[in-house]
Amino acid sequence: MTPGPPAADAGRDVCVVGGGLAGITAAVRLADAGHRVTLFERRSELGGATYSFDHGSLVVDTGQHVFLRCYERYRALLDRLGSTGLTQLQPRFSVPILAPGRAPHVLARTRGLPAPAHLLPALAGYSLLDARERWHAIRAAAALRTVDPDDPDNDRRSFGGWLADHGQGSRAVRRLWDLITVAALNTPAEHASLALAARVFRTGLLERADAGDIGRPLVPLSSLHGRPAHRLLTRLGVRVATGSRVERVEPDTTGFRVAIGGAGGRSVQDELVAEAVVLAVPHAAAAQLVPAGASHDRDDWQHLGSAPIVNVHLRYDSAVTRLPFAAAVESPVQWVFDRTPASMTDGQYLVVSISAADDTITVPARRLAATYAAAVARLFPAARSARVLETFVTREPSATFRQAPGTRALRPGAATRLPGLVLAGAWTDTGWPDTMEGAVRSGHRAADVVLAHLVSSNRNLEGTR
Ligand SMILES: Cc1cc2nc3c(=O)[nH]c(=O)nc-3n(C[C@H](O)[C@H](O)[C@H](O)COP(=O)(O)OP(=O)(O)OC[C@H]3O[C@@H](n4cnc5c(N)ncnc54)[C@H](O)[C@@H]3O)c2cc1C
Repeated sequence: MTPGPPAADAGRDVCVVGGGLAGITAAVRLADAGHRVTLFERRSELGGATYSFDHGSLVVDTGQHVFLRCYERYRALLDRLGSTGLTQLQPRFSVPILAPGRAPHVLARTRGLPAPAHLLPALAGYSLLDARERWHAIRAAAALRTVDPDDPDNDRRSFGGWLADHGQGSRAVRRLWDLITVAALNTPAEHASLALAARVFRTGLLERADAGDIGRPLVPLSSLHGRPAHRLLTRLGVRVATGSRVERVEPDTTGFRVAIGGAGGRSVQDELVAEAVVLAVPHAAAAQLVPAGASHDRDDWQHLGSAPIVNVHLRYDSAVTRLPFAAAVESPVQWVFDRTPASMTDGQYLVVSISAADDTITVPARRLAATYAAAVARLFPAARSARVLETFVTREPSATFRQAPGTRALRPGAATRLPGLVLAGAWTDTGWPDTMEGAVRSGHRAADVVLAHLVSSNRNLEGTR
């Protein structure tokens, strides 16, 4: 994300609504092009779905986030924010897989082998499947390389159905495919779009040997994204208005009037006129803000739905594992992360991340804490003798849209029917799942559309002079 010289059509008023990764990216690009940018964010900090909050002496993330080496646009944004050094990207894909009563099995790519051979030794030696299951898994992985993520027919099929057609039994789905699918798509294979699953497995694991190397933040998310973004945008001359909820966007003769709500959202506190507006808010908010006539399908966006993620936080008086993170099978634990270094706390602070958490989201915190403390003790023997100092639960009911078959047709592109009004967000039609990479890509696309609009409206203006 290297800044280019300001365009000849620079210096116009542009508004970005929503300060998540999509809005931040769009605002940076538009400011780089020399425009006067105002960014409205309803929360008190930037970062959107990636934010942190104080909990006693801990700084807690909304949910554990990881990225892959193939998140190229996201990683370029980290560079631009000066945050790359605040993350750790493993030198090669390597995930310890835990199962109760068994030693961890490390699923890792083989260095020096090109894709897809880099995964062959890992699959051939995966001890949680039997020899026949391993052979069928290798054949299915090879077949998945030929599934086109951009083919609408593939988006109408379920990944689970495709896996069954390719000889994957329920144990192979549970112990292998869902390890990745549930974490990456926030839904099990059974309910996932085949096209989105193909994007994850092809781009993330099968096409480039190093694409799936896993990165994770070493600091709370607000220190990684929100605060550095605020500093960068301010330096670029962007007016960053946090605590500002946009209530209405209406077209007018010179562009758009953007109305910001007052206290309690009752009265209009401020109004801004901009030649172009990027709406980088979640789909439910976008459907309310998009003026009638701007989009013929805004009523359909609700069908993207939402899928929850729950995190169970466990603080121990002593270390229970040396693993920075691990996945688990045959356990309520899906993925568990050691957050001790990021939170600088004593003992050990583990976060259990539960995706596709439809059955978990309403379970009382005490019950969840007891269930997950017991499950962690079955995976890490040292946890049986450690004292649990504190447990708490964080819930994100609308963590992602529901990445089910048929969703591609519901995801709009960046341009709307009103020139200058542009959509962004990980839920828009990026071809990627609802991820940080998808959000950043959508921000770039939105900026491209706005910049093209400003150039053409400038020409039209000149033509009428
Ligand atoms: C618990 C959890 C775990 C996740 N784990 C991962 C992971 O490991 N890896 C990964 O890649 N992705 C992960 N994701 C998904 C990722 O966080 C999102 O895809 C991405 O951050 C979405 O960015 P966005 O900018 O599109 O939307 P958002 O981050 O939702 O930003 C939209 C912003 O708009 C603001 N807004 C809404 N309405 C208004 C209004 N009227 N006026 C002004 N502002 C408004 C909101 O406050 C918000 O800040 C996870 C998400 C969650 C919740």
